[in-house]
Amino acid sequence: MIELKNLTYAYRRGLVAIDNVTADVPSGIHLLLGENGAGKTTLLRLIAGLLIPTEGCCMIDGTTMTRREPSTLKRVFMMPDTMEIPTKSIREFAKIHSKFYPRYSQEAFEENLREFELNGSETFNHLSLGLRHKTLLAYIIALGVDVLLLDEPANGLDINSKKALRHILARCISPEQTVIISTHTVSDLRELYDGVLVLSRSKLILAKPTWEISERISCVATPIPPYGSLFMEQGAGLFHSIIVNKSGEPSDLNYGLLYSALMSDSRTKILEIINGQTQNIG
Ligand SMILES: Nc1ncnc2c1ncn2[C@@H]1O[C@H](COP(=O)(O)OP(=O)(O)OP(=O)(O)O)[C@@H](O)[C@H]1O
Repeated sequence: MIELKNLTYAYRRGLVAIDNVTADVPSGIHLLLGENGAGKTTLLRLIAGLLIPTEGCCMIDGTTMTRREPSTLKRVFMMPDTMEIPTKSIREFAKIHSKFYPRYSQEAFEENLREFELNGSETFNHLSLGLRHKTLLAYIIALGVDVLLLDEPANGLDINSKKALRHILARCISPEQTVIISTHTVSDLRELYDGVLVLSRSKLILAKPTWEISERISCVATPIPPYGSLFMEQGAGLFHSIIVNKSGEPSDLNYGLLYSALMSDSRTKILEIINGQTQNIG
């Protein structure tokens, strides 16, 4: 469990990148959304203990990350959007680096490489951006850390590799692990998300399990605008709308539509419904 308490970070005076964020992030795979510059990477770096909060704190299972204790740091790994390794190949890197991670699985690493159609002995620096990215993902996901933070993991991956990444995450991530995936391409891993975090202009505006959101709102695509639509977009001859979910059953979430709605004038109304503050609208 990640606990964020009044977490604030300013790169310099006047530029608050994370503003008073308080939330509990339980185990599971969470989608982190936000506009460019919203503070997503900064938040991940604070959780990883790579930045020291200006105010507030981030705790992992009750231990603050600010102290940067080795016992806590080895339970967390953040994969940034680009990363260098000091060895020739990922296999050589894994031999040295994995020693610090008690739950690292060589078997999972081998299986991940197979799934990405890599052998791991390639000269890392000679690989294309997408191949380098896949090589790192194959290794990092096998680390078995309690908290795994992925910044745009599908960046540069071709269509089949995105499918492979989905399989790898579904196979490797255990229910006890917490994974936060920051991405602008919401559809790639949509079946995997247990929770959604949305940052906007350095503030956390939403942090909820997907089942709770989908019990309160429904995302529908219809040939004519539905009655009581809270937010609507047109595309491919259909009206894509968010309506109140009155069925009591969880619905399929369209994360792209939800994000657009939260960035629009409908934000307050939709957040009130998701947070259970408004009844019987529409
Ligand atoms: N090293 C830095 N020094 C100064 N300001 C920074 C630094 N890194 C980020 N910022 C600023 O902090 C804010 C949040 O940046 P951050 O990279 O966390 O956003 P983001 O949501 O990850 O954006 P993107 O989606 O574009 O990757 C932005 O205004 C950015 O310009």
